[in-house]
Amino acid sequence: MKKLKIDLPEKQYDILIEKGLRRQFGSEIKKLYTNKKIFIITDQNVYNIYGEEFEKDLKSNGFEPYFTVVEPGEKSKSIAVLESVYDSLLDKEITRSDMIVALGGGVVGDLTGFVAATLLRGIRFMQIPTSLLAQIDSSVGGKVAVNLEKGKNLVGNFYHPDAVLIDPEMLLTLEKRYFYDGMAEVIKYGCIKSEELFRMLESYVTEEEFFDNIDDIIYRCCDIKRAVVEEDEKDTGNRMLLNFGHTLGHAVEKCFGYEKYTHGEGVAIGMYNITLRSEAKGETEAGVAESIKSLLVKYKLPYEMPEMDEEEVKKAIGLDKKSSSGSITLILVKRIGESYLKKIAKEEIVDYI
Ligand SMILES: NC(=O)c1ccc[n+]([C@@H]2O[C@H](COP(=O)([O-])OP(=O)(O)OC[C@H]3O[C@@H](n4cnc5c(N)ncnc54)[C@H](O)[C@@H]3O)[C@@H](O)[C@H]2O)c1
Ligand SMILES: O=C(O)C(=O)C[C@@H](O)[C@H](O)[C@H](O)COP(=O)(O)O
Ligand SMILES: [Zn+2]
Repeated sequence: MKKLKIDLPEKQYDILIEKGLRRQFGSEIKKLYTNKKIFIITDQNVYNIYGEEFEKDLKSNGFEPYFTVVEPGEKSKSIAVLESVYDSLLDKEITRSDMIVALGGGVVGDLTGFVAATLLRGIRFMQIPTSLLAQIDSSVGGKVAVNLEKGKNLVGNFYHPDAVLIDPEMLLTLEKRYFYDGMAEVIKYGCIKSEELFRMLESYVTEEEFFDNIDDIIYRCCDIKRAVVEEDEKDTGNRMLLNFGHTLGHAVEKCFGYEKYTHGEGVAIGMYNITLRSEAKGETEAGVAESIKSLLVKYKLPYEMPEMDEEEVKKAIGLDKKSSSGSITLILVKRIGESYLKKIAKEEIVDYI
């Protein structure tokens, strides 16, 4: 089993990574939580595949499980669904001393984390990420949120789980599109922090080869995120590096109603296009945008900027959380594996989109 410890001033927790770990989720949870009632939030796809098995496992470990199942997709990261989840948990008489579990992709993880952070002013929760994106990014680091009509993740908090339990075998049931979606964030880590990871991704010839190394890839990504989050938990400095490609990416997601592009696809477009601009300005070494583009193409990700209304894009970018009065912080890549922050005046953003 691979294990990482997140060590923050006010919270420490483990990330466990092992193929087949799902058969021990119940016993792992029991090591940290000994009450009977446990509240699982998941989406319909994940419930259909893993619900029964998880319920049995929890019961055989002495738990009394209560499931709340939401519709799959980004639309569930909304105030309306948030309210329905609060209601469902209160109907089941949840208390502050109970435990919530997020079983699903990044949508379920972000939504559940926000529920846990806010319901009854805070209830403990655990992350069981089931998509690639959730296993390498969203389950770690404590950013929890829902979207508003005006944009992505605009209502949220920093609220960490008690544990992150990862079974890479669960990725075998993931639709291909969502495997590639997660690859965008894996590529992001390579771009911002690890040339070695980037070159590994370039070198795989078959998907089997990739999956043979999946535990190592998940471990590397989580370890990069661990180090960044430990340095800057509240996103006031270098944690912003994890947002490479997201300013434009979030705008793309939003401008197409969260339907046409997944999060990873938006980020892919964002990473390539900002690098194209920074390279033209001499702020990135020559050839980097082309390397990123090749890797995106290899993992079936888009890179071309779609037709979008410029005013709508600017409006979405204006709500980016890296903005402060009159300025916005950009994340640029110097060379593969090395990234930096650049603060610009808001009007200058047009040079980068
Ligand atoms: N909090 C953070 O730090 C952070 C980081 C990155 C992304 N995010 C957020 O994560 C979200 C995207 O997450 P996502 O890509 O996992 O999307 P998602 O949660 O919508 O999952 C993608 C699809 O895969 C299905 N699925 C999940 N696991 C499965 C499995 N094992 N087998 C079969 N189907 C499975 C889901 O039902 C869904 O249809 C976005 O909202 C994004 O903003 C948050
Ligand atoms: O954990 C972080 O910090 C990240 O930026 C990770 C991103 O991949 C993730 O999409 C995050 O939810 C974006 O946060 P936001 O602050 O831009 O809403
Ligand atoms: Zn992201």
